[in-house]
Amino acid sequence: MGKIQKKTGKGRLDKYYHMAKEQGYRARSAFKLVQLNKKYNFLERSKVLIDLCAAPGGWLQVASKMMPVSSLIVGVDLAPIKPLPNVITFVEDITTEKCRSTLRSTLKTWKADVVLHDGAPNVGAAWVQDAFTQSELVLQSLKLATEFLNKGGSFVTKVFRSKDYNNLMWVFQQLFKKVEATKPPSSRNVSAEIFVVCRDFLAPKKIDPKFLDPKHVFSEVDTGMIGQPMDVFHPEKHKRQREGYEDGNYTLHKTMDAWELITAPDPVATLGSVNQFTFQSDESRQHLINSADTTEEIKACCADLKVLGKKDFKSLLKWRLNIRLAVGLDKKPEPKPVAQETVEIAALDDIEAVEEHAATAAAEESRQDRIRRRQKNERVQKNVQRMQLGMIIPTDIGLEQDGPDGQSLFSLTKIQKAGGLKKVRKGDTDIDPEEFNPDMDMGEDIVTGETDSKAISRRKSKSMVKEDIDAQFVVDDAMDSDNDGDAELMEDLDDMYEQYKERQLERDAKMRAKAKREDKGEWKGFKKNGSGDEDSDSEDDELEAVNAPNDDTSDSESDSDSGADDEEGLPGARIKKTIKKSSKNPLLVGLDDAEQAELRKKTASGLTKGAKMFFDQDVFKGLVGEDEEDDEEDEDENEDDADDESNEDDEDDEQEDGEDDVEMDSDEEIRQLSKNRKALKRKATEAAEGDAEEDDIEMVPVSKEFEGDEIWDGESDEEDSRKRKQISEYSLITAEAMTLAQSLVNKQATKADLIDQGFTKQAFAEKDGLPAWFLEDEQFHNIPNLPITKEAVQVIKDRMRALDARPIKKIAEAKARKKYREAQKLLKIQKKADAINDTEDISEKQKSIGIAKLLAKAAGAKNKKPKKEVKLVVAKGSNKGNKGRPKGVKGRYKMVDSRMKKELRATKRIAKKAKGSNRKK
Ligand SMILES: C[S@@+](CC[C@H](N)C(=O)[O-])C[C@H]1O[C@@H](n2cnc3c(N)ncnc32)[C@H](O)[C@@H]1O
Repeated sequence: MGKIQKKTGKGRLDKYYHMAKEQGYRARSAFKLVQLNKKYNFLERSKVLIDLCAAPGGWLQVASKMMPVSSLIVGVDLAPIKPLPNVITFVEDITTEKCRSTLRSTLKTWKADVVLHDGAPNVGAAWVQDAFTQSELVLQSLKLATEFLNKGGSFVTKVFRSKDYNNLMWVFQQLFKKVEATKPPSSRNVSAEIFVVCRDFLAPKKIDPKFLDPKHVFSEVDTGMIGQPMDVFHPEKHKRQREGYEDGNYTLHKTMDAWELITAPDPVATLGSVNQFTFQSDESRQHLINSADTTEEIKACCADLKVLGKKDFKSLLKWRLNIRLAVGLDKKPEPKPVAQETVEIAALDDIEAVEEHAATAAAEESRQDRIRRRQKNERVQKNVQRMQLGMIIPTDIGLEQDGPDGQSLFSLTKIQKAGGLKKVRKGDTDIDPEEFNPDMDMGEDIVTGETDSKAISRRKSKSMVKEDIDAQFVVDDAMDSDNDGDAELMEDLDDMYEQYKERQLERDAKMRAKAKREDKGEWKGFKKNGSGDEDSDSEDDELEAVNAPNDDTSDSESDSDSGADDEEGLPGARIKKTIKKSSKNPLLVGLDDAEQAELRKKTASGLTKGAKMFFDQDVFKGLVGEDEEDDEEDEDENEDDADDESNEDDEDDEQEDGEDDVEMDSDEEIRQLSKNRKALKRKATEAAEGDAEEDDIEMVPVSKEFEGDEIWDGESDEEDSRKRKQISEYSLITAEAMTLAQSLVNKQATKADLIDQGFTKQAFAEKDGLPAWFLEDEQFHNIPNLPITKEAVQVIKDRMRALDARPIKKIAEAKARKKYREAQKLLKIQKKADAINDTEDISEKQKSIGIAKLLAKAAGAKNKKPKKEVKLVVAKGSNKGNKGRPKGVKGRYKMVDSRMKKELRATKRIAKKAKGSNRKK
């Protein structure tokens, strides 16, 4: 490359070109060596370097810059190299013997640490073409390197990825310990060149000449890969050319005259191996450029084949065929005579035909099945995706409606039968009954062979669905079976709950205690007369009666009422029903007309006789505002009642106290309530038995439950004491309790208020027939919201704070011990003082001095001044041997060394031991 080539090609004047210019390098290739050296650091530690094919001298510049000063740098090239300081250059062909002798004479006894080779045959240059290929040039440079390299030296060479590449690498590996191929960033990507860095030359004493003989090293091994064309029918599939590039052609861009394609025997291979077709030959100009078939599109395709697609290649091939026909290279094929349709159908015997048909049908069927399954899966997947995106709701896609085997969970058939849908049409126009699946069956139980829990949950969901429907539609007799289902569900739930409770009981002591209490019969609320079954029956009757009258009206109201079922759970609804039911109670006997007239007669107090009798009951006794007269009358009545003396006494007390009743303590109140209740009970019993003729008022006999368990009985001493203890221990730990207590103490609340407050919906909540799990829940959630005051909360807070402030047990014990010790000391001093005082042979003055001394001693021990702190300074470092005050130490100090410390400790230990042994003696 003696003459400077004009670098006008696109992309050739890249950043390295400009950098080389800026930094004064003769060639941009200088940066390749810079980068290689950066990676392998072979220049800095070298003293002798030979650069084969060095012109114009870029690498030589880098070498002289990087290598130590006074290194020997020799450059050889076919072209002369402009002189460089500290670099010896000469013009020679590196493949010649003369080159070797010149090098030898230049180096004398020296051996090279690095041999560089960046040679490339001057392809397309103006001077004589070198007979050698690149690979042969590399092998020649290696030959020189083996001759002039030091042991452990490096050889850096440029190679092209050709079919000789692997052979060359193999040879390198025989002669060097480390062989690495690398492409520095400054090497253009379009160039097929890479650099092989061979390090640690083994310097064998004798090298087999075959290693360096091109004929032997590059012996042909045809792999059939060289020049393999691109698959023009699948241009997107690029095969790797592992065998590299053709010899002598190291460019990636290949041009061919278009006429060659026309005449090529294998046009497909030609298309695959060429980048561009030109129209420069005479034939091209004559037959192609002016041809009507050579459209602009064809020309554009010929300009760059690497970007073409399958369709383009097809059009090129078609174009080629047309041209060939036009120029007479090919002849038009004569139209073939139409083949006679004489298809001979081989006769199959019947069995074969049937089998074949069956097999085809089966295959077709399974194929269809597969398609159906796939389509179904796709549909489901799509729907799930839509659902996740919130585009649809589950019911839209019918996922929830289908049971496991495609069965539906419920249907509206029954409702339809009962005319429910008609009502729906009237009540809710949004719902189109035709949309519902007629196959759905509400009563159908699809749960079979499942675990209990699953079944229950399924039934639960089913029940929920049903409830929803109940809320929307008025369902008449047709729903009876569903009620059965409900009952079943409730039974199941109850069973489950029982099992749950058993499990709880097994492990929970609290639950056991609770169960015991329940067994004992704690108050569980008022219960109705008769059995639960009767109740439920009568309730059902009532419900039916309420719902029966008018279908249409009930329909219109059904939505707003949201179902009578819901109301059943509410206490209010319960009370209503109970009242209704009580009016039907067969035990209650009505009054005849004469009796009623008698009751309407007015008494002296202005009340009717009936009213007076009502207010004469014991419950109204002792209430605030009751007038004297009434009291007296009551007193009389109660005096008549001589059965219970204690009762009388108590009632007398009541009358004496008057308004003070409200200030009675809780025990008294309870006792009072208990007595009132007893009196009521007694009267009721009398009424039921018909003993008391003057009692015209219908009295409901008290049930046995009322008698025994329901109300806490003040007469049970054991219970009484237990409750009292509980109250004293725990009653005032909540803000509600404290508020109540404060209001009582401050006379802000009266007994009447308390009674009033007791009438809450919780107190009268009917519990019969309700499942246990529901009641359990109610205990936690359906509780009265009692009022609290700031003061009460503050009291509770203070109490808690006081509790928190209490020292922990250990500290409290330690403090107590200290106190005890001090008391003991004082006792001792007192005894000593007494002894001094009792001594007769000393004067009074001496006695007082002795006692004063004792007291001073006792006080001294207490008021001892704390010792002044003495800082210990260890005599080491700058303090070693220092006689004055050590630096940076203020106040009292003491110089110590480790020896002293140890001795001090030892002395203490010995003293302690001696003390211990003395005590034993
Ligand atoms: C790419 S240039 C080397 C550039 C050089 N490394 C630099 O940085 O300036 C390749 C050189 O190899 C030289 N060359 C090719 N064949 C040669 C041979 N047989 N003997 C000596 N030099 C040769 C060419 O003359 C050319 O200058």
